[in-house]
Amino acid sequence: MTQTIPAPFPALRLRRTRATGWSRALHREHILTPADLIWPLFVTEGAGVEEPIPSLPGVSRWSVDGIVARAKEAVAQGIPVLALFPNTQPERRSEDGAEALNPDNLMCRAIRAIKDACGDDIGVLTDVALDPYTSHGQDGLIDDAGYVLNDATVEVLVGQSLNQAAAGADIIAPSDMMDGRIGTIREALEAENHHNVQIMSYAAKYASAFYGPFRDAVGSRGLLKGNKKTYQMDPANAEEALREVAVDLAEGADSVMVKPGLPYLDIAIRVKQQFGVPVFAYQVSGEYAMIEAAVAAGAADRDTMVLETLLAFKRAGCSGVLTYHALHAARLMNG
Ligand SMILES: NCc1[nH]cc(CCC(=O)O)c1CC(=O)O
Ligand SMILES: [Mg+2]
Repeated sequence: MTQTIPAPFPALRLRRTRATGWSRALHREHILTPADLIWPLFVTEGAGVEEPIPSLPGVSRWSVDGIVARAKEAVAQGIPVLALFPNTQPERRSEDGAEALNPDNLMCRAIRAIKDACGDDIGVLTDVALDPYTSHGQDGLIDDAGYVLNDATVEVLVGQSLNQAAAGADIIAPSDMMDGRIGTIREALEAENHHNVQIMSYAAKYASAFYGPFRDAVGSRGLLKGNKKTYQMDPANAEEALREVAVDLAEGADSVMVKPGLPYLDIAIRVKQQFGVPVFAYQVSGEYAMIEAAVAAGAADRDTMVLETLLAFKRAGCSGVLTYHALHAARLMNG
């Protein structure tokens, strides 16, 4: 949309509408509210446990009781959705990630506890991928050469999704980047009468250097051998992201995610413009850590920077943002 210039300077002065606060408010094109936020939380075993994560300063793992307390805070601040990630105990991790299918795993206990306490006052989004459960830290099953197998992994992901849905998950969010998993998961959810359980597909997820602190948080960093480049996307590619999105929408995704966030805003806006579907962005752990490092170095003001980065996602057409700053940002907005 190019604008025609109505008049030459000085009749036209673009600074005129910026001169006062009321006028800036009147002319604001995009607005961020707490309802735009998805708050990721890390779950750990025990009771009354809080474990700070050094590479994510300000973020902790919480035992299930603490997760419920966080959920109540989120409701009070108007945050509509929580995203859960488990830090599985080492002895429950295995080559095949079977703990993902355990109806009493940490994830399922956390989902049930939130739903018991908050009901439909908040949505629960669950990550589907095997990395918090495998002894090798890959998102799927591997062969002898360490290659992540597609179709065999999808079968397990279907089981993982049904397990989460049975525990009460509202949004299933496959972050594994296997081919064909959205359609297979949708079909299984329908067959089990989970008609209203949504799928938010991590459709365009890149093999990124920005995931390090997250891997610390779920305890997979030390286990991971190699990288995830045979399934996550090459940061050099943009057209391919549009194909990924097209496929996942055709398979039944209700919404799509672009990940990481700020370095991939070009992808978010292109997806929005091309498909016109709900697009979400994941401002990932490394992005959070960069902001916090800048703040710690005295190079930036946290509050201003957090709100500015989150607003950028709205400008790019996102319906919402998954961010570790969610609670802080919501509090800022709520005054
Ligand atoms: N399936 C794993 C998963 N789900 C979310 C993140 C990263 C999120 C973040 O960095 O905040 C990852 C890490 C990875 O792919 O290695
Ligand atoms: Mg795909």
